[in-house]
Amino acid sequence: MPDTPAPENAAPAAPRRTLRLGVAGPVGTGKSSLIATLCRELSADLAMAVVTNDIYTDEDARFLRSAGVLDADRIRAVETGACPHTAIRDDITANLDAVEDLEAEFAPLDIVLVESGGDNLTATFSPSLIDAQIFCLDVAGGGDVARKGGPGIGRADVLVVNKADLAPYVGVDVGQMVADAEKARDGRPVLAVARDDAASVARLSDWVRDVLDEHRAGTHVPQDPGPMAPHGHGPGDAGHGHGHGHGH
Ligand SMILES: Nc1nc2c(ncn2[C@@H]2O[C@H](COP(=O)(O)OP(=O)(O)OP(=O)(O)O)[C@@H](O)[C@H]2O)c(=O)[nH]1
Repeated sequence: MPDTPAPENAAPAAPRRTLRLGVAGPVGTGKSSLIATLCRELSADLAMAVVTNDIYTDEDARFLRSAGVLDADRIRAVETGACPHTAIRDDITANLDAVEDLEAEFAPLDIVLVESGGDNLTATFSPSLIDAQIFCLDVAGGGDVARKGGPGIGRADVLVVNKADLAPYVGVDVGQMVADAEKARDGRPVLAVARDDAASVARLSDWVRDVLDEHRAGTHVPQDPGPMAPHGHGPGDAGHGHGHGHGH
C-alpha cells in the first residue's frame, strides 16, 4: 500500500528522545550484570547503547562486550581516574561526551544506560547527565542496608535489591529488606531482582519501559536524589570531611 502523505497542517512527529538511564550503587552489587540483563531483555525491540565508568580500567565495558549483549561499538568506557561520583555528579563532561557521541552515531537510540563506577551509598547521578536512575544494592551487603537510607536508597527512581537468589545463603529476609526499603522511600518503587529469575527480570524491564514511555510523553521529571554526604578520600585527607560545593 502506498504511503499516505501527512496533511500539510499535521503536527510534526514528536522527536524520538533517548532516555538516559543511570545505574549506580556500591561495588559489586551487580550493576554490570543488571545492564547485561536489561540489554538482553530490551534490545530486540529498543535501540540501546551503554557507557561504563571505571576508575583505572575499561573492565566493565570489556565484560559487557564479551557478554555479547550489544554490538561492541555501542559500549563505551569512561575511565574516570578519580572517585566514581566525581564523573557522574561533579564534572560530568566525559560522560556527557560519551552519551552524546553514542546518540549521534547510532541515532535514533531509545535508551543509553550509564553505569557508575562502584562507589558508596551516597553516590548518585546528576540529573544534568541522566533522566532517571536505578540504585542497586544486593542482599549480600546485609539486610539492614536498605533501612540505613541515603540519597540513592531514598530517592533514586527505582531501588533494586539485587541477587535475591543469594538471600538464603546470607541469612537475609528479602521481603523484610524490601519492606524496609519501601519505608525509607516514601512509596517509590523497590524491586527484588535475581538475574536468573525471569519474573523479577520482567518486572524490572517493565519499569524501564514505563519510564521510557513517560520520558517520551514528556511527563517524566528527572529528580536529583541529593548531594553527597560529607566525606574524606582516604588517609591523605582523612578527617577532611567536605561537601561537594567545591572541587577535589
Ligand atoms: N547469585 C547472583 N550473583 C549475581 C547476580 N548478579 C550479579 N551477580 C554476581 O555478582 C558479582 C558482581 O557483579 P557485577 O555485575 O560485576 O557487579 P558491579 O556492581 O558491576 O561491580 P563493580 O563494577 O565492580 O562495582 C559477579 O560475580 C556476578 O556474577 C545475581 O542476580 N545473582
